[in-house]
Amino acid sequence: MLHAFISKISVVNNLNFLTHSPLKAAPSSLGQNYNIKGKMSSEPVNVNDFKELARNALPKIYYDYYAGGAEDEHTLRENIQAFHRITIRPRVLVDVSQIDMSTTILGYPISAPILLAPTSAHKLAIPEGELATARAAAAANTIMILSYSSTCSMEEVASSCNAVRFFQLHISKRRDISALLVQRAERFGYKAIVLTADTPRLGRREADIRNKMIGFPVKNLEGLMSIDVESDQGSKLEAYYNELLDASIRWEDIGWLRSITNLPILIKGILTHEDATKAVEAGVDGIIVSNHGARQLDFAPATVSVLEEVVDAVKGKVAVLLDGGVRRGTDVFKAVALGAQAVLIGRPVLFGLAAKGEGGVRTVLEMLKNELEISMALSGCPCIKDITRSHVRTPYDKLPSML
Ligand SMILES: Cc1cc2nc3c(=O)[nH]c(=O)nc-3n(C[C@H](O)[C@H](O)[C@H](O)COP(=O)(O)O)c2cc1C
Ligand SMILES: CC(C)CC(=O)C(=O)O
Repeated sequence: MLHAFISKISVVNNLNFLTHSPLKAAPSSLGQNYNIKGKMSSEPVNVNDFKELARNALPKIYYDYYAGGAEDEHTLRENIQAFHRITIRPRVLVDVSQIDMSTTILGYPISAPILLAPTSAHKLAIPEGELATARAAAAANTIMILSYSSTCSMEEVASSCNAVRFFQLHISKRRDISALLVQRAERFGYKAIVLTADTPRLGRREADIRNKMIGFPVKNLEGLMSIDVESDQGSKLEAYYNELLDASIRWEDIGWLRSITNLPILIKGILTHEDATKAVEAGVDGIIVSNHGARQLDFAPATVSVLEEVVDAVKGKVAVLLDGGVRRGTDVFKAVALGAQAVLIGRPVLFGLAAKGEGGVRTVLEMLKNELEISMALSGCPCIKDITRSHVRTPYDKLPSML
């Protein structure tokens, strides 16, 4: 009894302390955190905080390359805002004393439905590049999708950690070299091929054009091919990839890919039910609803706004994943409620890496997992499978009163 009384007093005392602390006078701008003297603290408390830290850490040309989107960046903003338009319908009085976020993707167990999207050129962020990212993925017990355009080779990444890894493929004009890369991926233990379908040529990223973005060495192509681009104008990267990529690839080419590998194939960059149906008919093992982080076609729809259309077309025949604008655990929750098996994160990983190296990527993943965990607890969903369509309301849902 006495003990309870004493702890009550001490809580009240703490509150008194807060009322009189300088915190009262501190500015309270959204998304920024302030220390007791009212100065912004450099310790991030959410994934968005890493963006600013990365901006400070990186040369402008690299930051703009990572952060930017195509043309007016309408889709870039929409990827985030479309999540904000979805609300969560929580259920109460469910036992949420234990939360289990674990799930499986293509049969591989992961700690939470959050994967690392393929993103190029991690050495622009820190010298260790993709090796640091891969270790962070392994520590978080999740899957890293290594980019075709990585700055460490797929062999280096394979030997640096035991994370489950998929390999992202572009089909280039040199079909023989694409085939070789797939065979190397298979040999070095990558568990799936992720074919990027939305990049027959590179989108117009105007920041890169203004900055005259440089080309960086694509480590996986070292010794296999080199492309010299003669261009003092605009983005060298755009010129390079427009030379490299095969803009003539078609649905029939999935058959070619299938014929050269036994690995499961995921197709990345699907945004319509028409293409989702074609992808299933073409025999893929999974679909990634993606607009390439809004870096390809501006005014493509926000990914979460078309997720359900794709999920409905697929009818459970193959896995559906989503990326684009995932910045909060609630975003992961919403995507899962709308039928995604998991989400991928792109820029948050790059910003974490640029700001704080491997530890930064670990923290980004932990933050999203912690946020997902509390979202599940507060919505009455102890397990991933408990998150259902009825846990969210989208702008397209009729209000019950209108039914
Ligand atoms: C800097 C950068 C590089 C990227 N590189 C690749 C790539 O090499 N291959 C690919 O399929 N997608 C690439 N993407 C797209 C991502 O895989 C993913 O679709 C996107 O980043 C998800 O959106 P988010 O950044 O809002 O999370 C890249 C994205 C960024 C930001
Ligand atoms: C080098 C590029 C092809 C990597 C990419 O996909 C991107 O920058 O969005």
